[in-house]
Amino acid sequence: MFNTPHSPTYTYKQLIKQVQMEKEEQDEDPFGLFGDDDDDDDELAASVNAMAMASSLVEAANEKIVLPHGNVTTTTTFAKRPGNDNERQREDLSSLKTLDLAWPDPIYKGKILLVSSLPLGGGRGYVASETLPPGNLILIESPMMEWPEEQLGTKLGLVSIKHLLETSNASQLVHDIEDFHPTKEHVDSHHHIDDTTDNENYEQISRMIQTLELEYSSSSEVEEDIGTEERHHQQQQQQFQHDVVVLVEIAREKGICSRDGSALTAIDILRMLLALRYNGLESGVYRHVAMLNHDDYPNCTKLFPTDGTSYSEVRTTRTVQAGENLTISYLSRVVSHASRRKLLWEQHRFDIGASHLKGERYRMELIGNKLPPSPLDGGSVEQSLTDRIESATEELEKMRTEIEASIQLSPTVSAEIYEIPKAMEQSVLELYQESKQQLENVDHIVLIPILSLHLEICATVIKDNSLSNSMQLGVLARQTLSAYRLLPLQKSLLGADHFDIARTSLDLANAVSELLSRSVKTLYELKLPSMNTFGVWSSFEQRIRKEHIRIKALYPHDAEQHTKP
Ligand SMILES: C[S@@+](CC[C@H](N)C(=O)[O-])C[C@H]1O[C@@H](n2cnc3c(N)ncnc32)[C@H](O)[C@@H]1O
Repeated sequence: MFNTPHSPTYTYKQLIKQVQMEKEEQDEDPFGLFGDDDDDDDELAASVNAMAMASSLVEAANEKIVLPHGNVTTTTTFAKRPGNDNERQREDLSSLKTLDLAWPDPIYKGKILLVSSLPLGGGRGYVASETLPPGNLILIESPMMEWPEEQLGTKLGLVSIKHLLETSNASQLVHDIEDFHPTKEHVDSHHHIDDTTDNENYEQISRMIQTLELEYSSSSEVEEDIGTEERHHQQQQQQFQHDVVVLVEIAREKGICSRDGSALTAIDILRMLLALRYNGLESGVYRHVAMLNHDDYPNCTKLFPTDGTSYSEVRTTRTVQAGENLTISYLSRVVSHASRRKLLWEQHRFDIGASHLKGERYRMELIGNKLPPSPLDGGSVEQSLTDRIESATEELEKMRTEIEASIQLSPTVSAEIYEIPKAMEQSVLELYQESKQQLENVDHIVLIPILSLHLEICATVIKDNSLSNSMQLGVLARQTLSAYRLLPLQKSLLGADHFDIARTSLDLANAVSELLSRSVKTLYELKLPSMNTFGVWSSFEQRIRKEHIRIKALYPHDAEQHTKP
């Protein structure tokens, strides 16, 4: 589950420079999409400038989205499957073996049961002990360990194990981590069993250990006739082996042993590294949260600790039936099925396959009318169309975060700085149009993060006090359109009761309400089907706002009542 943030390739300072170089004069309406008629000439010129600026930004963000050979190579590996999108694997509660790990209780545990007979890696997981409504609080837990400063933003390494061994309750942590997947019991027996065993647990453990070995094992001698890069890699591997020995020594000096009283060995240190890699989250390592399995369409979400709280909450995001496996997404972003499969394999060494893609969610993954091949099925290793769209989106997201942070930090924000989000808004719209066209699928899943990003950028742009009336109307119109397109996609992916739907509904209702009071003509110009009278737009706005209120009420801020001493 451990995910390290990448460092941004382009900083906002480079962007400012680029925008300043390209900016010729003060733009009236940089995008000229929805302005008043009398601004036409200025808008056209400004629009051309902005288009040039946007194009260069897209290029800067990533290489242009071009198909490898002018065409997408596809295979129809999976037939369209019938069935309800929300149909879930439900276990017979009476046949499940419940489990009691000797771990400290979390701060709060809802109507959930830890079971041990699930058909996936490690075999354990939490299931609902009764039907749970969306928004139901199922866990509140503080991390058993937070990441050391040196670990943040870098690949998980032995520095975290050192930190763990130096924590005041290290023995307790080491003992509890023995139960994390891969468990000490499994890893110890892995060394005594035949590698050809067909037990999924052992196979995954073999793959996990092989990955670690590939990363870190080395011959003891640094070879003479090798390149600088290879030599550097070998030196790193030797350093790693040396550090493992140092950690075994630290554990011995501090009297930190395994639960059975035996001294910690090098393989125990490696296993702990695996356990942190496969069970840790960005906000730290949690015991009970680590028992939640992954699903591409999870029924729960973990909320990050917010300012002033040290605990995390896990809540359901839709109705969960008794006996249903409670799941979260191990991935921090919405990505295509091909990327989910690849990332889960790379991070966890398990393959989610494609048999769970059904109905609307299956259609959201199609390019043209075919499911693209996965590298895991022996498909092309070439960077795919969705890879390129996703990395362009990610790059633009990083830029937005940076520019938003710099706007917030700066006490006196000059109007100049808003040229960047303005140009970025155009880039995101271009990315959206181009992606939609090349994917030949207006409902493709990768359009969700692009539209969400567009809404975020609009929220930044609209803060610019120097925007003219027509520019403000333009931003509001484009905000309306993006939220209108985003809502049905999010509903198909997340279900109608997910709190992201509440957020998008609010954005949509607010933008429409503003336009209803300032320029209903702008709403008509969107040319949305049957949306051509004040009355229709007005009742639409009320309906969407009610949706926001309804979903918001499903997620009460009730964690505090369980966390007070
Ligand atoms: C954080 S643990 C989850 C709890 C785990 N099932 C256990 O018994 O300890 C992550 C591991 O669970 C397994 N897992 C989780 N979700 C899975 C899924 N959808 N399919 C297959 N294995 C999964 C994988 O072995 C993964 O490395």
